[in-house]
Amino acid sequence: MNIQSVELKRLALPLKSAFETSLDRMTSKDFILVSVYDKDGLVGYGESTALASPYYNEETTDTVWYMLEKFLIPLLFDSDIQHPDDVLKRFAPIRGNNMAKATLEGAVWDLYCKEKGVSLASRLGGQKDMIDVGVSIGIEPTVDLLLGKVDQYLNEGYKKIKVKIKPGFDVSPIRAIRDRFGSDVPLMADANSAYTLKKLPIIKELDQFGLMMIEQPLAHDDMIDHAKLQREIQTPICLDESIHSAEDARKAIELGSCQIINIKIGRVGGISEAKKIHDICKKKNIPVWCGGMLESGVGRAHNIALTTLPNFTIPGDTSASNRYWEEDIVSPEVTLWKPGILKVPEGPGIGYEIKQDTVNKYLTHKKVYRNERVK
Ligand SMILES: O=C(O)CCC(=O)C1=CC=C[C@@H](O)[C@@H]1C(=O)O
Ligand SMILES: [Mg+2]
Repeated sequence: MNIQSVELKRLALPLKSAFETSLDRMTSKDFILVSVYDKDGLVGYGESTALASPYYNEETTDTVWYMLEKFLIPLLFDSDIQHPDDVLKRFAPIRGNNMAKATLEGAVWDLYCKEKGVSLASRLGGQKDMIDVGVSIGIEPTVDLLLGKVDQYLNEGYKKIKVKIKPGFDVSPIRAIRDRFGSDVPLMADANSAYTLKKLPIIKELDQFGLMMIEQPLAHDDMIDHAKLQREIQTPICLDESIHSAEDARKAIELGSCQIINIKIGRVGGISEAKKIHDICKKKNIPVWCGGMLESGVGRAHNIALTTLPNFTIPGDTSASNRYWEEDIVSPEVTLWKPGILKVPEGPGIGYEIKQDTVNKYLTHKKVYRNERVK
């Protein structure tokens, strides 16, 4: 692949309604749309998933832009890329900064598949032409408002309802959902590391509600205490923030820290690493699902393609565009093909076009980087 130029466009996409977790409250998504061009004019797209503030992990949109400009784009320009798997190998000497790496690597995967004329899903070895999806609901001001959201999304057929919890907003909302909608609703809770083992009694109270899983209850960089906690509760623990690589996944499984893993392409540094984690979990009979970072349709498209791999057996957080956006930047928008089901696009690469007028409407900054090596 002769990559001729890379364009960074920073956008501020307004959310339809605020999204609150134990970490932060967001009203718009600040992200970078990366376009990677080859010398024949084909373009691959990637999207940064870091938040504007370093509360989910240590990265932010600003650090991603800096790493792309200062280190990752120059490394990409260094020599031709034979296969997208080469990108993370080339970035390996750089410590951390997984979301920055994944932003560029995702665009290279899209460009590579467009050059080959194949869909990203098929090139990854995906075996599904449709995927079951769930929805993530932020912390609502009241339990009643939360119940209203759960009702709305159940009516749309979402196959998994994820609610955010934090100390003081945990047992009561979960009990209220169970009381209102019954024990059959596929329900999970995401704590975003808001608890410690000192809160074991509360977590044990949650154990009575038959949750599908409890996601990242303890520290963002822990595996040991999660293993201790898993021995105390029936509810499967799902790790999100603790897993940054295939090696982390291997260690967490070996320690018994989790029974499920939430794979996020940005958090683990790219699609190639996400696929490795999928494969390790498949071998160890640990089911995985695809988490979200409130992506626009570009990041959503990468998540859809990844979710077609066989061990993604639990519905992920890749809901339709209209869950977050009045208008998305892709065409067609990501819509439910059937209740709780997304169709996997068959077109080359990510299978969605970019609506440049919408991109320009929410554009806050842009810059083009040319590869002097490729004329
Ligand atoms: O993209 C989605 O719909 C899922 C969003 C979501 O649940 C999260 C996004 C970012 C950080 C967290 O708050 C949370 C998560 O941990 O999965
Ligand atoms: Mg999470």
